[in-house]
Amino acid sequence: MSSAPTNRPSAPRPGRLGVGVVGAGRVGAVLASALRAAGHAVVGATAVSEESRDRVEALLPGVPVLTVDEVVERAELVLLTVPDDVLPGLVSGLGELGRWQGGQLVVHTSGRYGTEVLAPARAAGSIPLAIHPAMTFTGTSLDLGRLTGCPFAVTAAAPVLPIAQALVVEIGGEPFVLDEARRPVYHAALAHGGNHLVTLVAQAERALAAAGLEEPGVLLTPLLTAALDGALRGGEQGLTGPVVRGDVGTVRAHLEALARLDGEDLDILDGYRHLAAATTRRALAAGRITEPVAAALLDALAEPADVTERAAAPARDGGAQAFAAAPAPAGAPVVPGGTPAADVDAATPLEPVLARTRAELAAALRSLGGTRALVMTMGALHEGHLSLVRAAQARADHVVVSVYVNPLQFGPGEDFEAYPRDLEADVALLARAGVDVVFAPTDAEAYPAEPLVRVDPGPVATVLEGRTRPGHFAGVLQIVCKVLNLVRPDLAVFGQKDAQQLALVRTMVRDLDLGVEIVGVPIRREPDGLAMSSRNAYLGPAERERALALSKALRAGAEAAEAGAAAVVTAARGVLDAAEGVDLDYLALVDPDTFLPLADTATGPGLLAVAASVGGTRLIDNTTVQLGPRH
Ligand SMILES: Nc1ncnc2c1ncn2[C@@H]1O[C@H](COP(=O)(O)OP(=O)(O)OP(=O)(O)O)[C@@H](O)[C@H]1O
Ligand SMILES: CC(C)(CO)[C@@H](O)C(=O)[O-]
Ligand code: BAL
Repeated sequence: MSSAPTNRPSAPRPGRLGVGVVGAGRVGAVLASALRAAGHAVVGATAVSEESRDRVEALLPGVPVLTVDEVVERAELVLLTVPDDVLPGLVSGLGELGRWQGGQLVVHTSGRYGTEVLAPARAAGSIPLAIHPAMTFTGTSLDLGRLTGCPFAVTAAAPVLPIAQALVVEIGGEPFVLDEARRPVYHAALAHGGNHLVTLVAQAERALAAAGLEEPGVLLTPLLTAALDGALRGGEQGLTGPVVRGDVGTVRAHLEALARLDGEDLDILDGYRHLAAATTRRALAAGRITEPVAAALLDALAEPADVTERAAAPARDGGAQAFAAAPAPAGAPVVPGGTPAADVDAATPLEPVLARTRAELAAALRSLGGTRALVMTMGALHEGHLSLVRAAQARADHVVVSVYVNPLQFGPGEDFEAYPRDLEADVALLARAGVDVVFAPTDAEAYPAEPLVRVDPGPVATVLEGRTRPGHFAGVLQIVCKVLNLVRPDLAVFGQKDAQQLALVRTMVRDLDLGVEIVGVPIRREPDGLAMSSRNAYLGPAERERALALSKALRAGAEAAEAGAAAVVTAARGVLDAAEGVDLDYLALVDPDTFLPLADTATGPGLLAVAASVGGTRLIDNTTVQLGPRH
């Protein structure tokens, strides 16, 4: 926490004050009651709803229910306990009417706001204070006990801060000082942990009820109590369950079971997907699972769970093998205008629209409603690309895949001409995957004129890949920017396999305000560890075997991560040095954001990246490592 605990004994007592409450909701009535118990007088409260009036009667017996004007007029301390969204208008409205008084304490209990929202009261000479109890309230006398020891975030100008602290201390709370600017994220954290926990428990109870269990709350209590206790004490280190065990099959079975729940409970599937993906990423960062396990879990979580969930879902079992072995789908790809609806039923994948020109793309996009995601590729598609497609499908209503071998990113002597091209097979694969639009422009459509205005990728493009392939990233960003502008997606998905490319795309989107979300997807590997790549097709059987040195080196490096940066590089280099027929271009341990080399003493996340040629085929691979001792 950025704040320092306050020194309780030095906080002055504000003396006996006349307290007025505006908004006798749960928090207002309870805090006023506590202030009363501390010796202050409650001079009035506003209470519009019957519930609020009952609350005043129960918690503040004898206190008159008044109008806002009357409360503000009579009170030396005005307690504003209204909803956050009402607060600014209320304070400025009272200011415009000249109701605020010099010397009056004006205290609000919003978590999100500091004292700036009280500026109209300060302008009239009153003393603005913001206090926020990190607690949930029932609005009954039960809450009074909960105030003892309850942390309160306190924000106020330095000279009057002790007054706010003293008020908190008087009602039994523990004040801590919080900067105004940090309040929104502080409040988001509490809402996420405290409120969304309620939703999570409710969803777990509904799923248990769907399993025919009668007292889900009773059943859950021991587990949830132990899990909460463990999480608060040991964070992710205490995590148990299928994600940390790498039980991908179980996760898939869960998704399928949840997809079959009644419509009103379908939010559970959505919640499960998001939280399991977040759990996977956190378990990976905490070193509880390896990258291949995380990749497999994230892929499973991105797959449509049931054919009924998405009309054009891919076949589920068999994954890439099923796609690759399947015959080309009947019928040629369709042009904009679409497949006649009568030809399609829910189980038949829709043909994607194949757009070869900008005009065809524009027409295809016009016919799509909802949100859309873009996946950019150079074709010769494999399961790695399909994992990008599935990640896109999990996040948007429609998916556009571009297939284009971009000449601008190839240097002289590189494999532009030899690069594998098979549009028909790619479209067939994308049809099976349920993609909506395939954009495969010709060179003349992609670059109707020699581009005069170029994207400058900046310094990150001069190291690693950029050092060996000068001009490569300028060419990549030129086409990425262009296709983003032609497709105008809500989000675009890129592979972590090209980590430097992913980082540069993110930087371009940030620096040029392109207004698109960039999603990164973990590296998809063959069972023996080789990163999937279209260029693997160039490898003969012996070379294919030798190419394993790259992923083996990364694994050796990652396993040495606890011993620090130097050990990581030494371990990885050892594998590469021992490998025959592997011509190393670079092996580098760099900062995952800046791509600058990491010092031997570095701790935290690092990116271990490798590029090497095997029999003339240039391959790249990388892994993230967590440097330094695990805690
Ligand atoms: N194994 C993989 N796992 C995850 N994403 C991948 C994988 N391979 C490629 N991608 C991603 O797919 C997108 C398109 O990449 P591209 O068409 O260049 O495929 P590729 O197999 O990497 O080809 P190449 O052999 O030219 O490197 C990029 O965002 C890339 O990072
Ligand atoms: C992003 C991309 C499709 C641009 O040509 C290419 O660099 C790739 O395939 O990663
Ligand atoms: N996969 C990145 C594109 C390229 O190598 O040109």
